[in-house]
Amino acid sequence: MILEETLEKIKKPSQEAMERCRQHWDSIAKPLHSLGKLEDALVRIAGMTRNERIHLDKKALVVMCADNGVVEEGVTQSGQEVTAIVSENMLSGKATSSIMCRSTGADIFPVDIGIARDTSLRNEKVAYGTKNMAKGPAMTRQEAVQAIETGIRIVRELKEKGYQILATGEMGIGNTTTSSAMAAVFLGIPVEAVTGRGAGLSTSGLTKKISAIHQAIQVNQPDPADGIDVLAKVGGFDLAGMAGLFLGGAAEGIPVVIDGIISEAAALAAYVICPNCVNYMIASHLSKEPAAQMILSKLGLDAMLDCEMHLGEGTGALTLFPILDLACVVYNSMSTFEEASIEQYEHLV
Ligand SMILES: O=C(O)c1ccc[n+]([C@@H]2O[C@H](COP(=O)([O-])O)[C@@H](O)[C@H]2O)c1
Ligand SMILES: Cc1cc2nc[nH]c2cc1C
Repeated sequence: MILEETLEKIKKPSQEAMERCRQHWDSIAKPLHSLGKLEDALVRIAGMTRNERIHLDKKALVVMCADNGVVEEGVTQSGQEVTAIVSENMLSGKATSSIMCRSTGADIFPVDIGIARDTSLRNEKVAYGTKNMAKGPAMTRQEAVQAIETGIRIVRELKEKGYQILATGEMGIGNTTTSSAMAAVFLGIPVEAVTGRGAGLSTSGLTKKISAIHQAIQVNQPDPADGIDVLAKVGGFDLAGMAGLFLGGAAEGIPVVIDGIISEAAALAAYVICPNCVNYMIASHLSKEPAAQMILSKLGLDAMLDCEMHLGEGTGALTLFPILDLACVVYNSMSTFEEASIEQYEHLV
C-alpha cells in the first residue's frame, strides 16, 4: 500500500525552479558555470525541491544494516559478526560514518533492517538475516516490499523533521556479493565483469564469490524487468531498504545521495521499479568496485568525486556534503554582477 501510493506520487522535477536556479548562478559575479558540477548539483536540487532557494543545513545519513545468508558460501573476508559490531559502533560514535557525520554536521540514523542478532539500533528487522541466495530466494517478495516500505517510512519521518538532504549508507558483510548479482541481472553483464573484492577478499575467495553469484542467478532466475523480484531473490534487506529511501525521496521531493556500490545497486533497483526516481538521486563518488561506473552509466548519472573509496556505510555520500555546503554558501551569499561595483566588472558585462 505505502509502496503503491509512493510510486504514484513521484513527479518530474520542476523545470521552472531549475531555470530560476540557473539564472541566479549566471547572475553571480564569477565566470559562467565556473563552479561546474557544483552548480549543476544545486540546479538539480532546485528541481527536486521545486524551489530555487536552497538550504542544506539539516542533513541526515540513513544506514541500512543487515546480514546476508550467502556469507556461508565463503564469499567474504570477514565474518558475519562484523555487521552487528560496526553497526553498534555507529550508535556509539566510533564507526567511520559516525565520525564523518560529526565533522560534516549530519545526523546519523543506523537501522537494524535484518542483522542476524538482536541489536540496540532502531529495530526494523524483517528477519535475522536473509537466506542463502545460492540455494534459493534470499527472501520472499513480501519481505522485500516490507524492507522497501521501511525505507519509504523513514524518509517521510525525516522530511517531517525538516531534513533537507539524505545520504544513503549500509553495513552488511556479504552485501557486495548481492550487489554484484543485482548488477549482473539488471545490466545483463557477465558476473565476472561486475564482481570485485568487496571488503578485501582474497583471490580464492573471489572465485567462490563469482561462482556463488552464478549459482544464485541460475537457481532463482530473477526477472530483470521486475525490480522487486530481483531484490527478493538475489538482494538483501539493506538493498531493499535503500531502494525504499530512493523511492521515498523522489516522492517527497528530497535529494537522496548515492554512496558506493551497494547504494548504487539499490538505486538501480529503485530505477527499474520507477525510472523517474533517478531525477532525485545525486551520485556522490565512484566506488572502486568494477560495477560502479556501469551502474551510474545506466542511471545516466555522473559521480561528483573519484577518490577510489570503497568503505560503504555512506562515507562517500558524506564526503560530498562539505562540497555541497561550499556550493550553497557561494550561491546564497555572493554578490551578483549587478550588486558588484560597475568599475570592478565593467569589462565583463
Ligand atoms: O561502498 C562500496 O563501494 C563498498 C565496497 C566494498 C565494501 N563495502 C563495505 O564492505 C562490506 C561488504 O563487503 P563484503 O566483502 O563483505 O561483501 C559492507 O559492509 C560495505 O559497507 C563497501
Ligand atoms: C571493519 C569493517 C568496517 C566496515 N564498514 C563497512 N563495511 C565494513 C567492513 C569491515 C570489515
